[in-house]
Amino acid sequence: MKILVLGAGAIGAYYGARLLQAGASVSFLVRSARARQLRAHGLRVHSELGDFSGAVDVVEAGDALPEADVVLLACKTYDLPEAMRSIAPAVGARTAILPFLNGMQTYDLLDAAFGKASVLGGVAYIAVALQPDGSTRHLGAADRVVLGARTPQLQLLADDLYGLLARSPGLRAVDAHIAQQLWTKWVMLCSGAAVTCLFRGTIAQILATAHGRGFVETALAECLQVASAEGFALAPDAVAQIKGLLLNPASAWKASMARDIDAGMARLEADGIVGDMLVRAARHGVPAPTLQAAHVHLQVYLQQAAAA
Ligand SMILES: NC(=O)C1=CN([C@@H]2O[C@H](COP(=O)(O)OP(=O)(O)OC[C@H]3O[C@@H](n4cnc5c(N)ncnc54)[C@H](OP(=O)(O)O)[C@@H]3O)[C@@H](O)[C@H]2O)C=CC1
Ligand SMILES: CC(C)(CO)C(=O)C(=O)O
Repeated sequence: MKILVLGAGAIGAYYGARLLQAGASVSFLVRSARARQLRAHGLRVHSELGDFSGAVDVVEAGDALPEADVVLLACKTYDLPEAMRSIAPAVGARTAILPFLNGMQTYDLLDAAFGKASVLGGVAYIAVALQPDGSTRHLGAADRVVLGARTPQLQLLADDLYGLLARSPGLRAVDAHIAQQLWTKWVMLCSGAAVTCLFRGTIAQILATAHGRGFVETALAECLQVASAEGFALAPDAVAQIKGLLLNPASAWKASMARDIDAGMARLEADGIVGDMLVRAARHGVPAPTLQAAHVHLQVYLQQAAAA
């Protein structure tokens, strides 16, 4: 299977490496600074589930791109418009795009540009981070991918891709109700990102405060109401799983956006992860004061980062 991975950051490098190890023909479509780094040092991934180190095929926007079977999208939500322009030459009539980006806005944009019949659904439950030396580090050992066809036309390809990914370590699944999976992850991530970014701490630190638990519960309740209003009410077992993560007083977890704040990043997925949930809340008249507070906090952080 010919796979083009857009972006060789944390997610792109990790899953690109896993797909190479599984036997796929993988090229990385990257911007020029990353291209130079990859050509000089190769792709390096450090993980408890197995390392990868080696030369990889690197292409840049504007190069002649052969048509891919699958384009794995692994940029941040704020880079999606440029990324869509860059992948367009590699997207043919039989190409499927698999986004691992968080949030549902991605799907609205991709469907509008390429058609829903070209866009698979995918969620990655993993914590990976790009290191200052250009390598990618897997934090912990959790790695679960769920993918699925959002239209019947992509079912065979989804099954083939699952078969390939299943040769890599980690939990892999193909799900007939992938839209529900996308919403479930977004609810978990949006509520978790809202509180871990707003309070700049881990779940354990937040829950150890006088009012922390109430804020986590409220953020989750707001996201759950939006998901229901959008027609994707979460099943009780899915809600229980999310509570198991977000209300675990021993959890050292924080969202990747909170890790981006810790790293002093000047850009954040504030709008893609929290802002878009608020757009949908407003559309349905769902009150969401905790998410609003988190979004204000993120926007002030971004103003300060831009001014620094
Ligand atoms: N990190 C994690 O643990 C998880 C992240 N996610 C989600 O996955 C997505 C990707 O996150 P993550 O990998 O952490 O982000 P990173 O910032 O580590 O990587 C994104 C990469 O995309 C590249 N990129 C952006 N635009 C383009 C473009 N037009 N052409 C080529 N390359 C481009 C960037 O390259 P450049 O260096 O040129 O800027 C960067 O290397 C996000 O939506 C995130 O929420 C999901 C699950 C877990
Ligand atoms: C899977 C999860 C929740 C891992 O932390 C994530 O997607 C993120 O933090 O962005």
